Amino acid sequence: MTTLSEVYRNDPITDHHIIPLDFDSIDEVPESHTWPRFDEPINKIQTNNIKDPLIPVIDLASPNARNLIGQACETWGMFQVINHGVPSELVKNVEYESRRLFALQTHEKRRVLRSADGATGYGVARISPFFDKRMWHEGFTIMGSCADDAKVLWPHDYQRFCDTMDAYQQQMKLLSHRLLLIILEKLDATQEEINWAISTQDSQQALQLNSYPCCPNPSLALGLAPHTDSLLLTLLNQCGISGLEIFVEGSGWSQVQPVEDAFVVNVGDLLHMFSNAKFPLLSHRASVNQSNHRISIAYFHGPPIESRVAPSSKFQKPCFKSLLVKEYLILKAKHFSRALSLIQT
Ligand SMILES: C=C1C[C@]23C[C@@]1(O)CC[C@H]2[C@@]12CCC[C@@](C)(C(=O)O1)[C@H]2[C@@H]3C(=O)O
Ligand SMILES: O=C(O)CCC(=O)C(=O)O
Ligand SMILES: [Fe+2]
Repeated sequence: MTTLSEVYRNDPITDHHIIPLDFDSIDEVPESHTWPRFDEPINKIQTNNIKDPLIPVIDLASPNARNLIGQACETWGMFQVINHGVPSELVKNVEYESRRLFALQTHEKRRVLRSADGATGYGVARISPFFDKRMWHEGFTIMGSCADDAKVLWPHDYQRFCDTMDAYQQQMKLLSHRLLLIILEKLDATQEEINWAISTQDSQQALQLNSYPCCPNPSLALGLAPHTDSLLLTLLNQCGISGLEIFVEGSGWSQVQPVEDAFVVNVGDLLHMFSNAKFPLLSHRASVNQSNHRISIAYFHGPPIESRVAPSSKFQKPCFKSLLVKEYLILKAKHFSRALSLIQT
């Protein structure tokens, strides 16, 4: 079976695009990490007042949740979800374990560096080669079991990290299935299409632990450059510290303030395609700050990599060509934000 590693094997990247900066030994933003920001305004569009948010905050336990999720996907391609049933103790533990990992010394983290053609381990974001400047970010990507890496990091104390990451992936899988079922029903998808999106066998899942260390001059740096996520759905936990920004037509970059106990849910490229572009893709990025080491935890869910993706059969005029999921991911790894335009009909 093809795995994401095999997808990335086509485009191995150089060390320069894998190894994060040694943040422990740095007290100013180097030229390599200084982004031209053109004094762009940052709008704080969403406050913690969940009665009046721009990106809808949806209570999954409310009777109206299905309609609201459908509307949010069509209007924004993003929403936040509360009352989702994921135990808050587990959410706290996953943040704690992520902080424990990123608090290790640089030379320790580099023992589990992602390989040039690999998908998992410690490293910079995969999108790095598409930008001239480097990001104020380090990440750790997990797909399934992380035991091999955890044993290298903590030979005598790896179980707690692994158990927490396993339990969290399991909960995220359940929640993404629950949300996708609602979303696909809204698109009037067939049972076969639903099975494709939430098949328990061979579906793809990745857990990305993001770390944005305190930055001496946040206005010069960028945590994660603008991008859209590639798979069907992403569930993001901002861990209580703001940093996620979305690009809103007419307003520019706007902050999505974290809402307590909420996950930010966003439509990925494959769901955008399946919805025949009915669900927009929201470009997003992460900013950094001076006083708080920010952690965010993103879970990505996708269909089997060997399956085909195309606009739902319900659409008379598909605006994307049908192709294998792995073919799309190879296109994305080569062409990044141009990938979608290459498969338009
Ligand atoms: C399944 C995946 C989605 C992702 C690439 C990856 O193989 C694992 C890491 C994911 C991530 C996290 C940070 C942002 C992002 C764009 C990146 O560079 O790596 C996403 C990727 C994605 O959605 O394309
Ligand atoms: O850290 C954030 O808020 C954004 C993370 C993100 O976009 C990602 O992991 O894909
Ligand atoms: Fe993202």
